[in-house]
Amino acid sequence: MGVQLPDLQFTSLEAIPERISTVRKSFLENRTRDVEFRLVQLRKLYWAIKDHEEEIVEALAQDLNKPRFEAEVAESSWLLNDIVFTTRNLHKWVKDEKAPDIELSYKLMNPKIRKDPLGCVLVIGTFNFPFQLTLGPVIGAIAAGNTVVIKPSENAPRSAAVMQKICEASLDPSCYSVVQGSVPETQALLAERWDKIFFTGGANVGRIIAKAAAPHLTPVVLELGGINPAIVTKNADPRLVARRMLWGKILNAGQVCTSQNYLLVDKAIVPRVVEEFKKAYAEFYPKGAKNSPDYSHIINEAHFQRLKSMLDSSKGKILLGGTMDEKELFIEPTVIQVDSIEDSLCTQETFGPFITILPVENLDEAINLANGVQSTPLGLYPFGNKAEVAKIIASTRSGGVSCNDAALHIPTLAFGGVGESGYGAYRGRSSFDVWVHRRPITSSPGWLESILSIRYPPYAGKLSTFKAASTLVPDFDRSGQKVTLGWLRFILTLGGGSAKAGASRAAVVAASE
Ligand SMILES: NC(=O)c1ccc[n+]([C@@H]2O[C@H](COP(=O)([O-])OP(=O)(O)OC[C@H]3O[C@@H](n4cnc5c(N)ncnc54)[C@H](O)[C@@H]3O)[C@@H](O)[C@H]2O)c1
Ligand SMILES: CC1=C(/C=C/C(C)=C/C=C/C(C)=C/C=C/C=C(C)/C=C/C=C(C)/C=C/C=C(\C)C=O)C(C)(C)CCC1
Repeated sequence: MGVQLPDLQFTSLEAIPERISTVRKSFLENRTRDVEFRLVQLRKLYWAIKDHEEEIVEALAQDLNKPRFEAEVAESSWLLNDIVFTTRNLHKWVKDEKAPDIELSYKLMNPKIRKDPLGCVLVIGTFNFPFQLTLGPVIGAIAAGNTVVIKPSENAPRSAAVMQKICEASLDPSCYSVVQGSVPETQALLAERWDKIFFTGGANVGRIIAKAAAPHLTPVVLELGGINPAIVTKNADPRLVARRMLWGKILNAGQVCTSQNYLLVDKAIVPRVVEEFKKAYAEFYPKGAKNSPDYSHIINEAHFQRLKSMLDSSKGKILLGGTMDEKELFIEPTVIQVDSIEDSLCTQETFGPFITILPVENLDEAINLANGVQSTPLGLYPFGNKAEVAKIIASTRSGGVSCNDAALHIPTLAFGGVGESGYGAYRGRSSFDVWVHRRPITSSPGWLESILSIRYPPYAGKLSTFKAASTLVPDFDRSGQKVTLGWLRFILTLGGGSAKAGASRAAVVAASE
């Protein structure tokens, strides 16, 4: 018998405020401040994911026809590694940090940075990599000592139900809770006050989230989509371009936020690139993608129809693929050559298996077009020689860049958008950092009182002494140029002030020893 999956049941609207208040109360009772408590939660979560791995694979197969390889590599194993990496490093990450770049005299107040949890936080997940992109942020939130409410995407219903089962089997229910639902349930969540909201999904809903958070001054992380360009110069290797760009669009059938949306290819190599796409497709799918176990389907009928009408309304020419099966929500990887950047396949996020090629005259044209479509996409994919790639990076902006590749995700490398593709980053150490408040703490010793009393009235006669001790001397002149021998002054003044200031600081240091 196959793997039995739980059904997705939406949380009743009436139950939502009570759930949140339980989780908030646990935070206020400091239940998640203890680092050992957090580690136990993460370790239990690890084993629950491991124990339910077959259900994860089956849920992804039912929701997206996701192949086992992708389900394990990008979802279950991804999360397991994430937990091990986090639990191994957590003691190091939570340690108070010495405050950086503090002037000698202020060092006496023992400045340090404490990594405080933010409080009771909300994670709203998406459908395309439902486990990775929902539980990934949750791992960081737990590690940082927050209590968490998790709202998986209803558009991947099997995965949402399995995620709930995993969380309920492993996590302390008074600190971590799963709320299931679609728009009304999410709106009910958003009506409450949170200490941070982490949202992954489209830009339109991202705006709704940011608006709902604003009245409470709640900080938000928005992991949004992108209209990501690939720029291919005449010096690129057509075979590498085709194999890697095809991978960027067969992974999860192109339902990947970091997939390239369109390729701007130097017209000199367009025919060779197209030829290589055909070869790569034949190699990856010898019997066609439809007959392969290694190709996902589109998440639902609405997204299938959206993609179909995008292709129907394009003026481009199909060079490879183009077949669809509505009953199976199958869309073949499809290479389309368009003749204008205005084509909707370039200007709208496709989030599907379309490989859109626009021939360009040269690199400058490609850079101008890319900046015109969206100046801050999530990803950027330059192919060319070293100088060309450097020029592309220096003349554009994006959340991240993969040179000579489709979206390459190093699991512990910070990941996030910029501008229109969102804000805030996570993964690796950043998954911890994004969930903490760096709380500066100073401690002024009592014996310093005679020196600190310079700040008290009456002020008469104190200003010049204070300025002598604390004024920084510029190491630049009025024309904005750096002055030479700055290092000599630095040594003479014990850290960059006037000689007098240096002497005063030396006196303070001597007094403290
Ligand atoms: N940057 C990233 O990491 C990343 C990852 C995956 C997807 N994405 C982007 O997400 C988009 C596709 O996802 P989607 O938005 O269709 O996903 P989705 O349908 O899964 O929705 C995302 C979440 O928003 C909630 N939601 C939907 N409408 C809402 C509303 N009106 N009010 C409140 N909540 C609402 C859903 O319940 C869900 O939990 C694409 O643009 C893609 O690029 C970004
Ligand atoms: C195998 C040996 C070695 C090493 C080989 C290496 C370095 C292989 C690298 C393989 C890679 C990069 C595989 C990547 C697979 C990624 C998959 C399937 C999907 C990931 C999807 C993600 C992260 C999706 C994210 C989506 C988002 C954010 C939005 O939608 C050696 C050389 C070390 C030794 C010999 C053997």
